[in-house]
Amino acid sequence: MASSTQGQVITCKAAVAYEPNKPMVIEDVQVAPPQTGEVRIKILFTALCHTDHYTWSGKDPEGLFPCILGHEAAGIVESVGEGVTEVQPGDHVIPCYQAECRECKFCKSGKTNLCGKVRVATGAGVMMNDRKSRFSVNGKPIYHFMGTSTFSQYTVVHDVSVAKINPQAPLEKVCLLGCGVSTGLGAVWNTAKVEAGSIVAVFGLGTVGLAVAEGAKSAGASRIIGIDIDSKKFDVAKNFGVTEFVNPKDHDKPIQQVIVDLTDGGVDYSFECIGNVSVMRAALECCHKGWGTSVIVGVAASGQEISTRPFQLVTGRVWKGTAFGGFKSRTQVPWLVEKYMNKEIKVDEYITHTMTLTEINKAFDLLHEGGCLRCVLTAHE
Ligand SMILES: NC(=O)c1ccc[n+]([C@@H]2O[C@H](COP(=O)([O-])OP(=O)(O)OC[C@H]3O[C@@H](n4cnc5c(N)ncnc54)[C@H](O)[C@@H]3O)[C@@H](O)[C@H]2O)c1
Ligand SMILES: N[C@@H](CCC(=O)N[C@@H](CSCO)C(=O)NCC(=O)O)C(=O)O
Ligand SMILES: [Zn+2]
Ligand SMILES: [Zn+2]
Repeated sequence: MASSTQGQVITCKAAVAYEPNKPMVIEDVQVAPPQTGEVRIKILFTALCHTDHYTWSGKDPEGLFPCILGHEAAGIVESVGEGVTEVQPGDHVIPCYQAECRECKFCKSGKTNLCGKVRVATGAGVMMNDRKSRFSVNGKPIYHFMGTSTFSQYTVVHDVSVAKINPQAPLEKVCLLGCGVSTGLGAVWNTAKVEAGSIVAVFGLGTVGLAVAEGAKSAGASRIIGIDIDSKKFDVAKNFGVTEFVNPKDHDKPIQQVIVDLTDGGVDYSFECIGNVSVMRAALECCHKGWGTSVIVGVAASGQEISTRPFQLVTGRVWKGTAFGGFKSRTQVPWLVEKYMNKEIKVDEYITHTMTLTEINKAFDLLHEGGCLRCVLTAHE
């Protein structure tokens, strides 16, 4: 089914970040048609993730301005470029910042969900074909972000970055499976592979940390200790499986010592879901000698580095990291959507606010208030 806009430049609304930390501007943006191997998507709903804020803050070495941020969204394919075979206009899709080409060294390794096919272009804010942007305002190019740029009514992505999902799924909810919820669940199921009976510590009880707790509960963890400096998070965290709470501000001892004392020597698994390198160290050091594994999920600013005494690793602790929870995006996002449809995973519970794309600056302000987990923006009012 060809759309009337196929092959045409589409002018639509998008939130353009011109400079770090300066309010985004709702602009009329020109979105060029998709080229070979590209897909143009009508974005219907997009949520805000902490990583959008991170890049907007200017601390991301890959942050380029002006750009269109956003990477947790859902929409409908408007048109496809030459050679695109796996999706067609009308398909319901989730854009995936972590691509899956199924052909590159990474994809074929069976060892990682990272894909090398378009990463160099997505990190440079352009499309692979001609290393140019498909977005412009009055003829001036605007950079893409993470290969998704979902803070726009229309976006262009690589075909390897599109997951086709069940058309019955409510897009205003499953947009969250484009990042935060999937990442937390996958960190537990794929990266750490938490076993039943394990003791788990989760540092940071935002959406990602709560999804870690949910994943740990479903894996049969016996204790799930939630750590956050905002005690308001504790009430809601109970609904996601957290069994105990620790606020580092209530203790004089280093937080790793507090957790070690609480757990007869340390936890089996810990997850850092904040992006703070001191907390990453604490998360490693609260793990049990001999086997404890700590997974870094949080994204830390350019120039930040992690450290610990190598003795921590010599004595059996393992330090790992995860991107998109280790999920193979095109293959497994549709599977996650089915799990949601079958009521096997939560999604609605993470949505605390809804607004419109034009209110995006207000929505970012909300992110700093403890009460906001995910705010979903309607792109077309
Ligand atoms: N690796 C990935 O693929 C991936 C995917 C999504 C998000 N992320 C990253 O994960 C992190 C969490 O994302 P989010 O959207 O849940 O963020 P969020 O801001 O909603 O949650 C962070 C939580 O950490 C708490 N916190 C802050 N400082 C703390 C401290 N010193 N000790 C204890 N708690 C503290 C905050 O109160 C908040 O509850 C971010 O860094 C984000 O960029 C990574
Ligand atoms: N450009 C950033 C990278 C930030 C980062 O690590 N991103 C995560 C996803 S966060 C989603 O909310 C990721 O998937 N990383 C793997 C990749 O980017 O290939 C920086 O340099 O700090
Ligand atoms: Zn994200
Ligand atoms: Zn690949």
